[in-house]
Amino acid sequence: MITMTTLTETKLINIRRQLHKIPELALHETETHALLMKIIGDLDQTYLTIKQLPNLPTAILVRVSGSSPKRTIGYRTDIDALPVTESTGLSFASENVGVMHACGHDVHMAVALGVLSYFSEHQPTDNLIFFFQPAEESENGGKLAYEQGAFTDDWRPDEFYGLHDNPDLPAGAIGCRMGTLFAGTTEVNVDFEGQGGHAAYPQDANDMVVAAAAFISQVQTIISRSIDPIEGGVITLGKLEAGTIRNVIAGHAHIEGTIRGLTQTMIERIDERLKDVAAGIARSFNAQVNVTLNQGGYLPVENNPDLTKRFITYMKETPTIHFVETEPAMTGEDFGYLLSKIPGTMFWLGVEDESQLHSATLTPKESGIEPGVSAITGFIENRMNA
Ligand SMILES: CC(=O)N[C@@H](CCC[C@H](N)C(=O)O)C(=O)O
Repeated sequence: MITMTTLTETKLINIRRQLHKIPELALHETETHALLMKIIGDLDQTYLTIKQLPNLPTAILVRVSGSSPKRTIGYRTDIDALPVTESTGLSFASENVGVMHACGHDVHMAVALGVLSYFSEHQPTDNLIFFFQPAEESENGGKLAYEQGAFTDDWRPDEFYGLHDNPDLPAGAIGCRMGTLFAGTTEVNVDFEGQGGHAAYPQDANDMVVAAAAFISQVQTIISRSIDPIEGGVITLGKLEAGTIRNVIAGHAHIEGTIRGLTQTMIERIDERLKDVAAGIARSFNAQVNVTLNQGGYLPVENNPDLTKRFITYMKETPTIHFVETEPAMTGEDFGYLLSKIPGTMFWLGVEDESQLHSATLTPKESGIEPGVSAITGFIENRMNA
């Protein structure tokens, strides 16, 4: 087992708690960025170079120069949070009202800092690039960074790794699979436009609450009737806004949601059917509809066969690591975009909790952090010897 150096387990837990208190939404991670810069700046700088992206100011890249590099290995963590009001009751709960690290990115950052800390003191043979990525939950931070030239010249990894925490796995366990790990997603916005009016005179209005209700139930038939049940897919409409008061018929309804599928073909099929259903509902209600679909960088997360085989073999064969072969998940990740450009592997880190990701009560077990650091550090050491 690799032992942690400067950033000990206790320090990493403390850092995770500090980060947990200051969650920030995609592209607004300024306090988080400042805290990360302070922690990274306090590490031994001998082998480190830091790079910032002028047009993505909350991103941080750190390069660790290898002693006799054969390759450059990338490691990515996401840093943003969600618009969720925390109700964990933790002493270090979010101080930013209505925003929470409800997807565990605070844990991701602590693990990445632990691995970086180790290699800042033990010069790797290969070069390493650590990418602290803004905007995973929305806004395509990975794609934005890539398009802004984050990974050019000396900063281009030959292979890329990244994790997501998983409350369903025992704390510290590593989960992975060959092939597709996560779904691709499309963000959906639908606006129905009709005619508002008095609640007492529906015959003179065109009620968009009723149109939206019809659309919401109809759209689920895409999953049950239009796609192969063995392949599966998800449509979740998480936000609905319509109307102002009980006795005014709403002339406008706005719906936001997300589509998930494990292959690009499946996502595109669901996208097309959703547009058809929206158009059909609009026709039947004599309404106008505007549908916008945006996949951005949320491509399916496809693990590279060779690198992932190597990764799984290491995790399985290391006696101190609890490895779990996992099923594909319908969670999305813009790491899918980076893996479409640079081969690599995404995997899970167990944080064992009854609450699910994106829940207001998510409380990842901090005892997962140290085994996570140890497993990743050990894997990178092993990879460098190949
Ligand atoms: C790991 C995780 O929870 N990721 C998010 C990614 C969001 C994808 C995209 N913005 C969308 O909502 O379609 C997820 O919700 O799976």
